Amino acid sequence: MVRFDRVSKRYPGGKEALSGVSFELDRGEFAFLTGHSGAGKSTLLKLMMQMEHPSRGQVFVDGLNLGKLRAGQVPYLRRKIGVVFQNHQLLFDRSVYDNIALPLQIAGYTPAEAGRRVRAALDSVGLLGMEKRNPIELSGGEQQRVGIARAVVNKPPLLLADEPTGNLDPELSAEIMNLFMRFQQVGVTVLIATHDIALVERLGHRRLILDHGQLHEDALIAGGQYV
Ligand SMILES: Nc1ncnc2c1ncn2[C@@H]1O[C@H](COP(=O)(O)OP(=O)(O)OP(=O)(O)O)[C@@H](O)[C@H]1O
Repeated sequence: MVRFDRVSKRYPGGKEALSGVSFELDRGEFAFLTGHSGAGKSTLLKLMMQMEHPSRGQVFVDGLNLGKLRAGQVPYLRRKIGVVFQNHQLLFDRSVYDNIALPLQIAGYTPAEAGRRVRAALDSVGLLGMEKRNPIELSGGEQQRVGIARAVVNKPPLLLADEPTGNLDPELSAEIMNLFMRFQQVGVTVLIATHDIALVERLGHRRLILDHGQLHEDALIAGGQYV
């Protein structure tokens, strides 16, 4: 689903944010992306969304070679990817329903089909019945669930998250991570960038570790131990 082939990224005037990074994520795989602040986690996610371009190397998403994508194909790529941010970027002057329906309106769904999909997305994050509420009335954990519902409402095959539990306490963080795992169980490929090493170690799963722009470990959990 995702392949990085010796990818480097240098921002104008800066040092290399990523250096020769190669890895593959299979369809339906779940992985964490960890590393110190400034290690390159957000940069790696942005390259997949074509928000940044590599200085060297190639990135493939769902068979698309992003270096060969025409400008007109970028919306097609973005529809394959659901993104969840730490600060969830919800619009507080709109209802929960409108926040989640936004990507569907942009994609041209009819109101009836959009309504069906919004309710299915809310159901998948345990918030059915909250359509008319304003996000400002919801707790931090509920707001993050709305952010996840918005990311999956288009049924993207790839779900990326950048520090999705950054503002949440350990219990809520574990609940949110469990939600991501449920999407993996229905075939979605999931990659989550996080600082929360304790949670990652508790949950297991494959772990990609960035250190000063280099991928220095790519481990699979086995019997509770990284190998
Ligand atoms: N737009 C930019 N212009 C110049 N340098 C940048 C830009 N974005 C990131 N960088 C630099 O690239 C490096 C990697 O940053 P990145 O945000 O990818 O790291 P990160 O691992 O996500 O960090 P954090 O955990 O703090 O969010 C850092 O040295 C950062 O200062």
